[in-house]
Amino acid sequence: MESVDVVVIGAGFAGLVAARELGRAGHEVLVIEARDRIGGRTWTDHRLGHELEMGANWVHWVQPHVWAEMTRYGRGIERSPAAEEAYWHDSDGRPHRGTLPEFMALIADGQRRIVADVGEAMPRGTEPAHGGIRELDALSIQDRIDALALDPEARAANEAVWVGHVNAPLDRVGLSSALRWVAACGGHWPLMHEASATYRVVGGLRAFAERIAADVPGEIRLGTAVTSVTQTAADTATAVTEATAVTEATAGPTPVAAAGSHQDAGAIVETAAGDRIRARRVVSTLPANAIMGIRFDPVLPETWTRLAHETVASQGAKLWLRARGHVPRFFAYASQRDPLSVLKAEFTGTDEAGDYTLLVAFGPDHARVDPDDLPALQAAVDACRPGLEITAATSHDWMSDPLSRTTWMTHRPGQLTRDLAALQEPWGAVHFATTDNADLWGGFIDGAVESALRESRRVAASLSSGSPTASLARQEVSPEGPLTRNE
Ligand SMILES: Cc1cc2nc3c(=O)[nH]c(=O)nc-3n(C[C@H](O)[C@H](O)[C@H](O)COP(=O)(O)OP(=O)(O)OC[C@H]3O[C@@H](n4cnc5c(N)ncnc54)[C@H](O)[C@@H]3O)c2cc1C
Repeated sequence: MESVDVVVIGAGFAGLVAARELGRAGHEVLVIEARDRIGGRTWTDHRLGHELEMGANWVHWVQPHVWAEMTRYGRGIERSPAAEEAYWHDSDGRPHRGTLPEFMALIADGQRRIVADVGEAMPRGTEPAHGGIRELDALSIQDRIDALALDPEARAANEAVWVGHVNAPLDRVGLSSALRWVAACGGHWPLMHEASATYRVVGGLRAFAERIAADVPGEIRLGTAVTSVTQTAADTATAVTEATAVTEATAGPTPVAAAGSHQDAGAIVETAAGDRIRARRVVSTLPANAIMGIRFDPVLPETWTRLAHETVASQGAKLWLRARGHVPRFFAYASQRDPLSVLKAEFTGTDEAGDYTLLVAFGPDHARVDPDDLPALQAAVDACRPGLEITAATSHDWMSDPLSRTTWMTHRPGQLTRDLAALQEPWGAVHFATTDNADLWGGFIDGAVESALRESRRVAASLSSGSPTASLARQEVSPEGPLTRNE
C-alpha cells in the first residue's frame, strides 16, 4: 500500500498552501484532488472570448494571508473599472440612473448603522466569535436592516449591497457575516466594500494557484476523488505496513475500535478507483457543505455533520453576461427579491460579431438563474440596468457542484459562535483546513490560506512529536477558543 506522511484532500488554495508548508518542512505529502484542475473555487476559464474568473475574483492588501502569498509570488493587482454610472431602484422599485457619489451618499447612513456596534460585537477581527457577537448572533442581516427604519429607496439599496456581499437572501444570513468582514477592516465599512470587490490579480487566479502548486514538493494527483478516510490505531497501522498485498486486496484497514481511543495512528484514504493510501495525518480542505461526500470512520464530530446537513447560508450565483456594444462602465443594484441583485461592467472588446461589454452579475439564489435562458436573463438585467441587449451568458453553478455545494461561505444566524471553534479542532489524525473555518476572512481566499497555515503548523508539530494533535475522544471546546488547546 502506498504510504505517505500526509494526504491533503483538495487542491484549492487551502490544500496547496498546506501541502507546500508540510512538504517544505520535510514531510512526504500527497495532494488528492477530485477535479481535473487545481484551484477549487478559484477557476480562471476561457469563456465568451476572455479569461474569466468563474469563482473568486478580487483580493486586497487588507487580507494579510493572501497578500503575503501575493508578495511571495510577485503577483500584481489591477483595478476593476471604476463606475461612470450607477443604477439603483427608486422608492417605486424602478431602476434609476445616477452617479457613484450619489449612490454612496444614499447608502452611507444605512451602511454605517448596520455595523455601528462592530467595535463591541467583534473587538478583534482575528477572534470573530468573541465579544458582544455572542448576544447578537441570533440576528440576521435582515433583522438589523428592519430595525433601522430606512426610507424605501435607501433600504432597497442597502439590502442589494449586502446581498452582493453575502450571496444569499438577507434573512438567511447572520449579522455576524457583515460584522466579521467589517471587523477585519478595523470597523471601516467603505474599506470592506473596496476589499471585497475591487482589485483583480494580474494574470488571473489560475496562474497564482499554479505558482503555489509549483512549490509543492510532492505529487498533486488530479481527477481522483477521495471516498473514505478510515482512522487506524497505531498497532493496526503497523500491521497494515507489514501486511502483504494479499492482505491489502482482501481486507480493508481495521478502523479504530471506538471513538475514545488515544492511540496515534493515522488513516487509510480510499479513492473512487479503489486505491488505498496510508497516511500518518490527513488534511481535509473540503467545504462544510460538501464534506459528507467522503465517508469518515469514525464519523466526524457532531459539529461537522450537523453543519453539513444544516448547510451554511451562501446559496447564490455568479454569472458572466455579454451585452451588445461598448457600454459606459457602470454598476447596478436591483432589489434582493430580483434574480440578479448586482450587475457590473468589467471588460469591453470587439470581435467578428461587433463591439461588446462583459458584465459580471450576482444573484441571491442559484436556482433562480439559468445561463441558458437568455430571455429570463434579459428581464433580470432590465431590472438592474435598462437598455442593454444580452447576447450570451455563462456561469458555473457552485451550489449544485458536489465538490463545493457553496459559493463563498457565509453563516446562518447562530452558526459562527456555535461552530467556529469546534470546526478548527483536529479529529484524531484528521485536520481541517478550509476557508469555512478561518478566523479573519472566512469565506475568502485569505481564509483558505490562513486555515492552511494554522493546520500545517499543527500537523508538523504532531508529526515531530509522534503523537496526534488531538485524540479521538469527544473534544470539548473551551469557550475561550480552540487555540489554547492541543498546540
Ligand atoms: C462565485 C464565487 C466568487 C467568489 N469571489 C471571491 C472573491 O472575489 N475573493 C475571494 O477572496 N474569495 C472569493 N470566493 C471564495 C473563494 O473562492 C474561496 O473562499 C476559496 O477559494 C476557498 O478555498 P478552499 O481551499 O478553502 O476551498 P476549495 O477551493 O473549495 O477547495 C476544496 C477542494 O477540495 C476538492 N474536493 C472536494 N471533494 C473532494 C473529494 N472527495 N476528493 C478530492 N478532492 C475533493 C475540491 O474539488 C476543491 O478543489 C468566491 C467563491 C465563489 C464560488
